[in-house]
Amino acid sequence: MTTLTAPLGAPRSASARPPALLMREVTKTYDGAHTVLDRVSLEVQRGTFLAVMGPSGSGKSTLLHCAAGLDDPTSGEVHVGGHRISGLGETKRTLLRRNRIGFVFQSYNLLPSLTVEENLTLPLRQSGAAADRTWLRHLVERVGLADLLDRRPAELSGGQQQRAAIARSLAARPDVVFADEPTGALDLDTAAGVLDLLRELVDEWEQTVVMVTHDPAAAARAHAACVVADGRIDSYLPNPDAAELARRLTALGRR
Ligand SMILES: Nc1ncnc2c1ncn2[C@@H]1O[C@H](COP(=O)(O)OP(=O)(O)OP(=O)(O)O)[C@@H](O)[C@H]1O
Repeated sequence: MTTLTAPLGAPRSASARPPALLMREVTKTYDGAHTVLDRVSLEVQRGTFLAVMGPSGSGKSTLLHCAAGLDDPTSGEVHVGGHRISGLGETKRTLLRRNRIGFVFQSYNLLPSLTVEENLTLPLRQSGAAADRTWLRHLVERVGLADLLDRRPAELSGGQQQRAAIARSLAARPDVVFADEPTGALDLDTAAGVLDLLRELVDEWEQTVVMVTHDPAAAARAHAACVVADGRIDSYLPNPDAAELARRLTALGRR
């Protein structure tokens, strides 16, 4: 099993708690024959920033969808914060997803008619959870949006919109945030700022982020990277280096 332990410097007091994400022998097959994920096992401890890389078509999105309860594996188990999210049926899976998982997408996915503040609290309202005002205030200050809460997404830059999406993903204090190419639509400097923010939120607040990316430089901001190839975890690199990741991806592309 690929195991991520708490990063250097992270408090070990969390070790008694279940991992943020546990995938056990997860297989996803389409049409009964096409195996897209092949017995993937992965354990991500709280307070970890994990990057998922791999060639196009290797199974990264499928892994993310199964891990995040957007799709159900054909076999195997997925647990989020100690709660099984696989094999539950759509209604229970949706509830767990709402309460325990945050999402950040390349295209931000903010609702254009709502203000930043309304966007941030929308998932809480949808799940019926009470808003923790103190936490939300810390969050908007930390992501640099405290003065922009009344604006609509179209009145923000791309980087500000992604910061709003990151704050939204953390509003309910999820067990894990899944980020799908979160910097794909941003210029280099803005992307670096968003990656720094994600890393800092993980390090300072013991959040957990699993990020799919094609960019080795983005993956190098994570505590660890796993490289997916042909539906399996080909390699796992703690403290990943962008040049080494790029070499591995090139080599996989040549196979
Ligand atoms: N709903 C589906 N039905 C059938 N095959 C699918 C389905 N979704 C994905 N696949 C196949 O699964 C394989 C892996 O796809 P996936 O999207 O997980 O790869 P990826 O690594 O995320 O690729 P990319 O980097 O290009 O986004 C591909 O061969 C794809 O065609």
